[in-house]
Amino acid sequence: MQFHSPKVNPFVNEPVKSYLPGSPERIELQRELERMKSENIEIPVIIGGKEIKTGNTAACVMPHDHKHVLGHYHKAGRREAVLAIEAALEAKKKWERLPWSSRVAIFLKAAELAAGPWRAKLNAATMLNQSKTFKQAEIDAACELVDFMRFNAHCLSNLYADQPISGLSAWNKTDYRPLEGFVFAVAPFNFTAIGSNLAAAPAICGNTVLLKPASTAVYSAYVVYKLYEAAGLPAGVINFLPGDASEISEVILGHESMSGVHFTGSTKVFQTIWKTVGSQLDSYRTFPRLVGETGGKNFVVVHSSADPKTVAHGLAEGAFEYQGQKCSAASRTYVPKSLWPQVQDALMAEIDKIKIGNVEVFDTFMGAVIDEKSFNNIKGYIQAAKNAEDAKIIAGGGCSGDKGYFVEPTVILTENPHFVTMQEEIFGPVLTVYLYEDEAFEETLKLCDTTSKYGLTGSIFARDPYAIQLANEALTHSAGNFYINVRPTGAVVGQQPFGGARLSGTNDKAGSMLNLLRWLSPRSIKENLA
Ligand SMILES: NC(=O)c1ccc[n+]([C@@H]2O[C@H](COP(=O)([O-])OP(=O)(O)OC[C@H]3O[C@@H](n4cnc5c(N)ncnc54)[C@H](O)[C@@H]3O)[C@@H](O)[C@H]2O)c1
Ligand SMILES: N[C@@H](CCC=O)C(=O)O
Repeated sequence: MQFHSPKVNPFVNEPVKSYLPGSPERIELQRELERMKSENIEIPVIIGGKEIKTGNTAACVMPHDHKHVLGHYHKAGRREAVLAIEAALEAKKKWERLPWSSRVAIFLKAAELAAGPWRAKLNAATMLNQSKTFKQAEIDAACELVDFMRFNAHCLSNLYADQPISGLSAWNKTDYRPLEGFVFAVAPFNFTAIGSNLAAAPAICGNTVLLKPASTAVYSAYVVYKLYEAAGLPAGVINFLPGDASEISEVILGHESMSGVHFTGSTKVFQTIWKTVGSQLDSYRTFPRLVGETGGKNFVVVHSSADPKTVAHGLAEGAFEYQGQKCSAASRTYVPKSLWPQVQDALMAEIDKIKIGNVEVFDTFMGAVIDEKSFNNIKGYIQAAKNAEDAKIIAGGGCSGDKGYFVEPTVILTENPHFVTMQEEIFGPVLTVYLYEDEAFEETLKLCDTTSKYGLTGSIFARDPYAIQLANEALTHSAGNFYINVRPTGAVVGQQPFGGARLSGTNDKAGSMLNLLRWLSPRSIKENLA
């Protein structure tokens, strides 16, 4: 039972390091990049703390140099999924009874390691395996990963301290039980920190977890798993199951003790999981908690009072950082006709400065997209714009997949507000611009609200406070994270709790008290004192 509350330190975000030439962090990171590239490691499945080599392997590669193999991972299949369920249920018996402060201590220790001696390893793995620049890796694999762990500890401490009122003749308590069963965590490729938190958030609450990393990010997910081990996480609390998603999930979702799914990824996959769970609802011991943060078609609405240079900068960063592979990436924008010439000039100047290529070179701004499938998908959208009569490419459009999966920062201008690239998630560096008559601002807000089925992030750029107010109201349900005069990416843990509704997910705000509540099942206890 978890009633009493030792205080966790007030939360402070992990500072982002600068990596200036000659700085100790830069030297250490470069050394780690060289070391990792020179190896070819073998990554096992890990169940109940034991390494399993299934012999069915796949390669971990670098997207910006896809012939370079960083390692091979063993794939879990049905048998390993069954073993992992058994291990998680066994580990749960002791883990859930551990005083919460002891559980929290392990994750606070992991945060200390990640902020210190493991920082270069986490960043280098993320740069190489997911093609992030040092800057994008640092805000993800170092800072956000650390922030998630420390903020969860902070929120959990406040949560446990929240107890009901008691009368003179009765003492009332809330026992914050973990869920009965195990949790299935399914991670996307694009954020090392998200993959970490998908497992860590349920685990810190006393649950045990089966973690399925994305196949294109197994290498860095494995480094995170080793971090937990180094921090002293007991065997079986998090079980590491890279492998074929549908094979593994069929076994896991079909088990009676499956008590929750913690998912981040595409809307389509989450819908499949939800339908599978729904279709076998009678077989579970409890209603499984389904938490899924999914896709987006994030907007930037510009008002005629906006500052064109601020808009252009926001668009360039929002659309092209990490090759547009953030779920929050700006991918459609509505610009008033009067302001477009200035915005366009400033945007083209921003794009001209963008350096694409090897992320190990420190002034590179964009690396490669994650894999061939994604590369071809993005190319398909660019081709659609090239073929269309109501759209044209005004910047970029080039793709080259020989060495790495490189796509130029691409801007499409369309006369059709429902053109396919204004509506569908592309998950690549492609921004579509629609121009509107200045006086049609309110209609444009309506158009923006109704154009996409998603509701993840969005920005309004304006200097007129009434325009901001109009947008704020008209776009209330269009985005779970709404930004004013700044790009719609880059939410910081503890500052802008992240997540969206509509088809962007269940909006349980990753890295927040709201998310932790989903992994707890409170028990109310009344003790008679009379
Ligand atoms: N809203 C958010 O917070 C957020 C954050 C990051 C990424 N995303 C979204 O994630 C997507 C990109 O990531 P991705 O390409 O890794 O997504 P994805 O949906 O292709 O894969 C996500 C995970 O689901 C697994 N998976 C695939 N099929 C499955 C099945 N049938 N059953 C169970 N698991 C299955 C994959 O192996 C992977 O581990 C984008 O749509 C992006 O918007 C959303
Ligand atoms: N939290 C990140 C996006 C995570 C999704 O990929 C941001 O706000 O940019």
